[in-house]
Amino acid sequence: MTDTEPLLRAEGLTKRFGEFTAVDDVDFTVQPNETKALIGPNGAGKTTFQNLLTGKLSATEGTITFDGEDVTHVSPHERAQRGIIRKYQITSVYEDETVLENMRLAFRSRASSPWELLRTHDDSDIRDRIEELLSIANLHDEQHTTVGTLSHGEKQWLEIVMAVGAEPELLLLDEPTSGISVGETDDTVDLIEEIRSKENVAIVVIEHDMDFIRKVSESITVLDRGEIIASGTIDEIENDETVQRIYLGEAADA
Ligand SMILES: Nc1ncnc2c1ncn2[C@@H]1O[C@H](COP(=O)(O)OP(=O)(O)OP(=O)(O)O)[C@@H](O)[C@H]1O
Repeated sequence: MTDTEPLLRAEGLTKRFGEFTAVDDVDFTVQPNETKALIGPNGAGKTTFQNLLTGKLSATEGTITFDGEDVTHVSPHERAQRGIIRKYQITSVYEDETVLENMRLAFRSRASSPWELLRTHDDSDIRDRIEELLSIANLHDEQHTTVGTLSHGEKQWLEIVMAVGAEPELLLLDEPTSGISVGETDDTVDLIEEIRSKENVAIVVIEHDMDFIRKVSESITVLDRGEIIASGTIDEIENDETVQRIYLGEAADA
């Protein structure tokens, strides 16, 4: 990958479900270490687009290039191995296990061989790394707490650092503030800031909360009915007439 080449490039990315086009000819790039937000009304195609990036869904048309290589037909597992890691909107932690055990599981999921898997049990580097990640999520003191007893926000933070533990080059976050309190949202901003400053990672975040986006992302892409209708800084997006019409229209319909 050259200095000018983006980390991720989607070109003409399209997903059809039968006659219905959920993602329509989308061009989208992410630079290394950049944070981008993806917004749009319900049903705009945001989750489908992320599913195309992770490989959970295969593209009907178009290409995805990651780290200079065409990954359009690469399996989801292989894409994760290459560094495209996603944290889902709905938590997927093991509620009956401790925080520490969940972190260990996250590290194991990235292991590419039985030998590496074994190493995750007793490697002191990995233990140190887990401690470091739990500290930035303010969960260090909760290591031996059963995840089921954590607050919703704490579970979200655990999931975010579990995803970071899988060594993403591109971290996809699907509504990290979903269902959490205002105070917890501020802590989520702090966590993402920590990750941005300490980790070598690009982030694409799907979010509805514009205050949150303003704090974490320099660049926004707006999807509507599967198409990109605007992209730019938050000020550009908020002043964009088409975007205003779509969001005001949605509010008026509600
Ligand atoms: N497997 C599927 N089969 C048929 N249609 C689908 C499928 N998955 C998604 N869709 C449709 O594609 C459109 C885009 O859905 P998607 O979930 O990507 O939107 P979204 O922007 O993430 O919405 P939300 O903000 O509500 O999560 C919707 O109309 C949805 O009904």
